[in-house]
Amino acid sequence: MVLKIEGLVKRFGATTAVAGIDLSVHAGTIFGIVGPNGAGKTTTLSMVTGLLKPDDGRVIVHGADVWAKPAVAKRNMGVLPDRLRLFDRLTGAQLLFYSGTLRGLSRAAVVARTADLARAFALDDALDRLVSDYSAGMTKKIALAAAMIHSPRLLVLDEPFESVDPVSSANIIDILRRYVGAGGTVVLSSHSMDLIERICDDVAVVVNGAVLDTGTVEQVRQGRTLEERFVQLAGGANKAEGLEWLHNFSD
Ligand SMILES: Nc1ncnc2c1ncn2[C@@H]1O[C@H](COP(=O)(O)OP(=O)(O)OP(=O)(O)O)[C@@H](O)[C@H]1O
Repeated sequence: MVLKIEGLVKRFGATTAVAGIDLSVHAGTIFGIVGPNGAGKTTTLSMVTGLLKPDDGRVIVHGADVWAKPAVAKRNMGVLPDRLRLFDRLTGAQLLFYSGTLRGLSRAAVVARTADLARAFALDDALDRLVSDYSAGMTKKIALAAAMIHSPRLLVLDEPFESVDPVSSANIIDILRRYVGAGGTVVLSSHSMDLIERICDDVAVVVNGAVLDTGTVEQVRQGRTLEERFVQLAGGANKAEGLEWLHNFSD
């Protein structure tokens, strides 16, 4: 077991964002977390990666408690956080150099890995430009590269495919599959049910801060598409009523 989440709880004032989540993620798998907007996915992943302190519960990464032994646990993790807060006044190459060096890699290793990552993410031509000038998808890719540079056992990726073009998505999927094939583990959140269905081994459906269903994608789908099952668990689609004024054009 690479990641074990036990009884995680987080409250923000009167809002309970995460209401007691338990999950287990096995090595060599891709685990998808899906849920409606505001369900608590980012809050959960932030607690898993040591960015946000839980009110209750534990997170164990490769045997180390994230909150009791943060240095040990974090060494084994690569993180793509929500709302990327990058040092974007650095060039892509500088950002990767900073990330790798911070993770204890030698200069030679960082330089070699930067070249490999730039090629894999099709960012060769962008390496010498400021990250602040990157497009949304390019920013996502450089952040993903920075999360991987120290070859962690576990990658925790919040919406890794958001704003990423289809060719780059296929590329990233290929990179993640090979990483998992070699024994790595990925936990990711996404709103793309097709993608989750295609690439994940296991999935958890989180609604209102609680896991409503989890298991293999097959088990959770129950013979339907994951999207149909998701909409059912999330309480059904909203009826688009009450917007009649939108159909009476003002001109
Ligand atoms: N720092 C904060 N202060 C107050 N409330 C917060 C904070 N962070 C999250 N919340 C609330 O916690 C709940 C869960 O938010 P979270 O960002 O975890 O949802 P999510 O599942 O990632 O949503 P989305 O799919 O829209 O990204 C929401 O009601 C949100 O408003």
